[in-house]
Amino acid sequence: MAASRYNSPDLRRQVGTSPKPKTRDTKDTLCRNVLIYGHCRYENSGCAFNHDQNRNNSSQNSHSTQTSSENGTKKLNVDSPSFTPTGLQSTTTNPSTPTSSSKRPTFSTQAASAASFVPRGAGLSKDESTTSVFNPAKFQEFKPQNYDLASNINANGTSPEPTGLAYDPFSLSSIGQTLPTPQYNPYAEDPTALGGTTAFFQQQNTFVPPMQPLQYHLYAPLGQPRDGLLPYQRQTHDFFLPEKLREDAQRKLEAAHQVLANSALPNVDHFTSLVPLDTNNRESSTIFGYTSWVYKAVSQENGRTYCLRRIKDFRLSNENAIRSVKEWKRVHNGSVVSVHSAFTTRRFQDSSIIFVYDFHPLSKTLSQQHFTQTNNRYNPRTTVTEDLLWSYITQIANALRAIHKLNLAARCLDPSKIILTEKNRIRLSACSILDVLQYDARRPLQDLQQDDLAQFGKVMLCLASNTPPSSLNNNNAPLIMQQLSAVYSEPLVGNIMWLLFPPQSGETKTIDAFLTKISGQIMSNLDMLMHQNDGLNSTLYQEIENGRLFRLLCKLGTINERQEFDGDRQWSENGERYMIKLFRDYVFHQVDSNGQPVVDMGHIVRCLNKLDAGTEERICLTSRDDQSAFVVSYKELKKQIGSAFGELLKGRTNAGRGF
Ligand SMILES: Nc1ncnc2c1ncn2[C@@H]1O[C@H](COP(=O)(O)OP(=O)(O)OP(=O)(O)O)[C@@H](O)[C@H]1O
Repeated sequence: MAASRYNSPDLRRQVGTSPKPKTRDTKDTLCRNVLIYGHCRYENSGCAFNHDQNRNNSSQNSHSTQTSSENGTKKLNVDSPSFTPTGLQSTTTNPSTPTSSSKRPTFSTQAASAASFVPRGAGLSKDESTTSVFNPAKFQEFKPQNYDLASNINANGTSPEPTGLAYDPFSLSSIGQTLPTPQYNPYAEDPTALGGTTAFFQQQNTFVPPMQPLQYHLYAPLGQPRDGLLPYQRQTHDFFLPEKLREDAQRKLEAAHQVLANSALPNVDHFTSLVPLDTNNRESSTIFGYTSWVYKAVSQENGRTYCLRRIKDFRLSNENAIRSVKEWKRVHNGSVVSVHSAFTTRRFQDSSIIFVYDFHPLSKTLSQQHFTQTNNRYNPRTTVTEDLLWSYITQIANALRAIHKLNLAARCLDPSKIILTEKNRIRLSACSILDVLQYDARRPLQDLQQDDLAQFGKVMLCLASNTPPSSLNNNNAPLIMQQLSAVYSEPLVGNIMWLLFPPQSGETKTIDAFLTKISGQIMSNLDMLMHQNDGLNSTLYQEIENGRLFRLLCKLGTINERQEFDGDRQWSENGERYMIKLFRDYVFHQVDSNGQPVVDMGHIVRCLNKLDAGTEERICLTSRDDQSAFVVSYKELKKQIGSAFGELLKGRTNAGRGF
């Protein structure tokens, strides 16, 4: 770091000034400037010391000999010869040795027999070349291993090494040691300290993690490449989630946190903050035979959000009915909304039964998605594509397989009870309800499962023909089926017919038999899902670094402009923290030649990444008054930020908490 303000004027003064003349015997004392520089610029302008080396040697010798013989002891005074490091002791003058005729440092007798100097690399014999020479690269910077905050603080409470090695709650390395599996953290100052990760990877003969802090950041262009861009050309959105995905996620989170001001809805059991999810207040009892309402609610037991379905005016007559919900807790399937529990309540001023499900924010029923548009010549209903129909078919078949395997039946397969939770992702949303409501009039399981398959066929026919279930009946179904053949492939129509109509041979239909029939489509759907997964993964890789940058910003935010440390030299504009402040200006407060703010996201992200990686790259930081400039590497800045942040935490008893 070249710091103009750190050039010590004292040092300059020491070198440039003449020693003060001494009053006693100065003429016999060899001037130190002669000793150090070979001459004294003040020789002719008043310097009182001796400038003749020959005279000095003889007189100093005799004086030293005399002093030692007179007093018997050696005293140091202003006339003592200048200090010479002990390594050269054998070659220096020893005033107490009478035989010492060497007056000035000369070669020792061993040195005389030493091999003559030959420059390195030129004409060395094999043996000579192996003799050790000083190589600074061989000496590694000291890096403590298994760093322990408590043991690393001195008695006076200061940290011995004010670097980024202070306790850092953001660093994974500190927790890495307690984790049972080897953790690889490329940002760790010393990856070898992390539970033998290197050995683990070496055994596998695969990737060996780098041995030093990374000298690069991890924004590698994974996923679909874009043509026509130069290697350094990145756009802001390359670093963040695609806008559509971010917006969707944000809207869902918002919906999950929605609350109703002045709500008249009661708390039921341990559920509070009820928000109705029905999009209209039309009472409908088509599916269950009872009116049902759906709410979002927060559990006071675990703080999670659930979906409650209330069946109004239902009187539970048999305790065993409600116990049948337990069976449904065993269904873990991606195409079924998980059922948690059921309980009765009178909090709505009636006798209601509540079913508790997982909450999927902003979901829509298939009816809402496909049948709500008015069908007229200005706004015709859109046809559902064959691919989408196959996707729905595979997902519902997947759900039925899981349900039937556990000796259960879905029972309410209807477009209004199948919800769309993500793009093209559907789930059965009202399982278990009819098992409880119709417990006393229950039918054989096999019949119910056969019904499931027929209802499945009906749902697909409704979607394919854009006909709401209420408009579909036994009379128009065969005609609609015929019309489908004009739009969709033969296998699709054939499979819907297989589901709808009883088999001619009289055999029993099963979901497994259906799955065999559509196996080709299942594979296509699997492939589509894998592509979707790849896309999400590549998005995840983009985002993964942003979490680190955010934490870095938190650190910078906590260090910069701390009012309580205003008078503290360490934190003020004279101390090391000044550099961090100037770095903040460099990253965020750039201005153009007219003094206008320059906002460049690329610059900000680039700087923060380099800081995070602690690269050797140097940047020039200029003070606001343009009077001082510092050239400093990101590595040094990283250390300073780490040390400043560590110091902030040191005084706190709950260090690390809340970050
Ligand atoms: N588990 C769930 N998580 C989040 N939202 C859900 C969940 N289950 C249903 N919903 C939503 O609740 C709303 C009402 O669902 P419901 O099943 O009552 O549909 P509906 O069209 O009102 O049917 P009906 O006419 O039979 O009452 C729908 O928008 C649906 O997407």
